[in-house]
Amino acid sequence: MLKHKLFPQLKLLCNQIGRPTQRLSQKSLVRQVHSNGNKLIFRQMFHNETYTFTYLLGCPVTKEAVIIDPVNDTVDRDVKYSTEMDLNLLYGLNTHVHADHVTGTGKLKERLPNFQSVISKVSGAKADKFVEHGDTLKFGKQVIECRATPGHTAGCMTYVLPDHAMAFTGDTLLIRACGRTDFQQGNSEKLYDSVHNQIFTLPEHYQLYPGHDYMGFSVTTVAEEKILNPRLTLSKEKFVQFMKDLNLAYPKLIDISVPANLKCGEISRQAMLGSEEILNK
Ligand SMILES: N[C@@H](CCC(=O)N[C@@H](CSS)C(=O)NCC(=O)O)C(=O)O
Repeated sequence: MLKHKLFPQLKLLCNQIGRPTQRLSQKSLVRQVHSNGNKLIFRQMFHNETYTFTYLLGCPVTKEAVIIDPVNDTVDRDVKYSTEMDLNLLYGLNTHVHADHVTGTGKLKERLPNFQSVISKVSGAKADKFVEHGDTLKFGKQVIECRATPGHTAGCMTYVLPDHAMAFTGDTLLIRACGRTDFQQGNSEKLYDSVHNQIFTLPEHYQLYPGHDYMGFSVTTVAEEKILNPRLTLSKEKFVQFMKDLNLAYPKLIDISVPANLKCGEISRQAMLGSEEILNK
C-alpha cells in the first residue's frame, strides 16, 4: 500500500539516484548549466572547522556574481577564487544570523568595491540590503527568489534560482536532517511548515544545497528529502518531539558569532582572540 502511494516519487528518485552515476552527473550538469539556455558559473566551497558550505554563483555573460554564506576565515580564498574567475562580486547573501561561525560579508565589504551584504529584514541584523519573502535579486542574467523559511531562526531565508532548478536552504533543511530549533527564536512547528510549504513544494528535481553538512554529503533533491529525510517525513507532532529530544550542545562560538553576525560580521580584536582560543581547545 505504502509502496503504491510512494511509487511516483520512488520512480523519480530512482531516475535520479538509481542509475549509473555517470548518467546522473551528466544530466544534473546540463540542468545547472544550460536550462533555458541561461548558463551559470557555480562553485560549492567548504569550511572544514565548522562544516559550512559557501556558494559562489556567477553570470558567465556579464561576470556579475554573488556569494552565499561566506565565512570570515575563508575570505582570502573566496576573493582569490572570484578574482581568478574574473567575477565581480555584487552581493554577499546570508541565509540567516549564524550561531557557529562569523559571516564573511563584513570582511568582503572591506576588500571589494561595490560589494553589498544582504540578509532578511526579519533577522534584525545590520546589512546593506534587506530582503523579504517574494523579493528577487539579480546578477547579470540570473534571478534569485527569496523565500522566508523561519524555524531554525526567525529570519531564515531560502534562496531559489528557478532557471537552474536550485535552492540554497541555509540551515532550514540539511541533507537527511534540518537545523536545530532551540535558540535564536527557533521554532520546530515553523521549521516544519517552512520545509513543507516553501521547499517541498518546489519541483521534485530541484537540487537543494544546504548551509552545512556533518556527514560528508554535498547536495540533495526535493524528491530525495521528501522520501528519505528522517525528520521531515515524520508527522508534525512527532517532529516537534524529535527536535525537543535532540539535546545538542550549543555551538562553541555562539557567544561570539551571534553578536558579530548581527553587525554584519564586525568582530572586535578581543572576540577574535577569544574565538581562536575556543577553537584551539
Ligand atoms: N558542533 C557545532 C555546532 C553544530 C550545530 O549545532 N549545528 C547547527 C547548525 S549551526 S547553528 C544545527 O542546526 N545542527 C543540526 C543537527 O542536527 O546537527 C559547533 O560547536 O559549532
